[in-house]
Amino acid sequence: MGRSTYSHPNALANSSTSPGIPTTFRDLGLHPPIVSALQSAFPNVQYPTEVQAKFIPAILGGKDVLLKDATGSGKLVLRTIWLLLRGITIDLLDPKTGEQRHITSLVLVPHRDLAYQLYNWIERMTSSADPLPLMPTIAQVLVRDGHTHLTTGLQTLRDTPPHILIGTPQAIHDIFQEDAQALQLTGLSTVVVDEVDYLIETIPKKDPNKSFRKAFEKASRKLLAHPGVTRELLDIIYVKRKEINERRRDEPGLTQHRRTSTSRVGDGTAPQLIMSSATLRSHLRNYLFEESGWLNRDQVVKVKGMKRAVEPENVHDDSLVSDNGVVNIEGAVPAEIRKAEDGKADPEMLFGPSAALEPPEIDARMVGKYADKPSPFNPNAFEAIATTFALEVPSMALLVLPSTAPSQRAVYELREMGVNAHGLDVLGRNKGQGDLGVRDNPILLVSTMATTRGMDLRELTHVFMLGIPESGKMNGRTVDGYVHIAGRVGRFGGGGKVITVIEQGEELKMKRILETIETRPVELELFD
Ligand SMILES: Nc1ncnc2c1ncn2[C@@H]1O[C@H](COP(=O)(O)OP(=O)(O)OP(=O)(O)O)[C@@H](O)[C@H]1O
Repeated sequence: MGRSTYSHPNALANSSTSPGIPTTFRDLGLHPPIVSALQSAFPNVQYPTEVQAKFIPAILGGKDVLLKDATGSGKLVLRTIWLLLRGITIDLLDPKTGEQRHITSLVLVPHRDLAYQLYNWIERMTSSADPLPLMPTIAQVLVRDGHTHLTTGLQTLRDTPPHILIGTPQAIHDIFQEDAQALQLTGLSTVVVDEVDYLIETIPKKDPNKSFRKAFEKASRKLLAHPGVTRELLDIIYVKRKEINERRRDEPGLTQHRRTSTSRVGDGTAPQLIMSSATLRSHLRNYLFEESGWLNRDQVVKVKGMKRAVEPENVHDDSLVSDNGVVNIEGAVPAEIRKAEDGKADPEMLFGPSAALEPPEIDARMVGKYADKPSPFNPNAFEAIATTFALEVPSMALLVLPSTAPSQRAVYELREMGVNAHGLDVLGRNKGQGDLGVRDNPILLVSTMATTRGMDLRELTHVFMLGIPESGKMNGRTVDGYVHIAGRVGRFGGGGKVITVIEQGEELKMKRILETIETRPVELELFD
């Protein structure tokens, strides 16, 4: 593929070694088979972005990495490459006969759909290997998904330990409590914490004036009592590192063992730690560097990309729901309606190679479950979404509901309105073999704010957000939540539209979010 494929502002324009020629993945030290696997799975990924070019040498050098770059800038792709390097090179490219298989990489992700997406990307990258590896030996997923009981996952883990174990912190923690040996934590080479600001909560330490101090102290006490499972897991895995870091506080001259990229906990060091997100607030960074004790302070690299988390190409259209209907938010500026690029959804690009999708229907189960029960959703909001979807979406859109909203119920109601709606989870759970259909009919995927972070849905042109993320008091988490959900479009230099449907009374919050990310609301012509 030629150089004209560079559309992303973050893609490398010049190589440090050969001016004018983009740095290649090989130049960065990646094994040629890994590069081939990457490019046959993702033909669009030909050259590394600037951040990818910084990240790869850092991880190859065994450093701990804190990675921050805009949504849709290629962080997950990077981590997948790294996991493959860890898993596949050991197993397929440099086979050591007789070596007992063990888990080398642990990946903590915020929700099951992201776990499955990562798994399917790994599967796609290994699909050109010869001989074809058995996926359970390469990667496994451990999540609570209401379909497979964790005990089944535990048994597979015991019988066939994978190189890469992907899971939600809660599921991994549950397995740890049931059978710590099965996780083989002492043999780990790498720990990846995805969407770290979502998984590890920290509190901003502002100058405590009188009114603020009480709230800060209360939040600190709460966090001390409930640190969260991700912290607990990392405290267990990095117990030795924490001790070293604590000793260093008393003996400032003390240095840690230099880690090579293949060393493990058993060699006297802790596993390499990679943490990433599009939004890393300073209080979290300070916690990670100064307090957590997990990082190798001698060998930690911060890799930072563009400041802007929402691509300027995005159009933000914001509607407001009232009791009588839907109106545009006050202050929205008129805009030419941008016709989204025409194109058909390609479910294979979403989750995996075997996505065969069936048309939807309102099955009897759904009718029996929901028909007589009052809807928890505002009918005006759903009508606004269904109308906009019908008139504007060429191929695929995503509706993101509040974290606790019943997404199946939303699917039922939208289907009743004639919308080709599907739960997002159906793609991940069955590797795309769920009840979706490749069809002329555009698709509306339905998820919740708790299950949307990090998902890469390449065909998406519109994101509908029902309500403001992390509603309650407006703070940094609210803005970050919005950025992550809005960031499902406008990925890697692409365009897209974000339509937020809010209740009366939430206008001020919405305006503050948009001001913070320096975006102006744009009128939706369909509404007054
Ligand atoms: N070097 C590259 N060249 C071209 N496309 C790329 C490159 N790296 C990643 N992409 C594409 O960019 C899209 C977004 O990548 P990815 O999901 O890794 O982003 P992300 O930074 O993890 O996003 P988020 O912060 O939302 O989780 C993917 O569809 C991927 O194929």
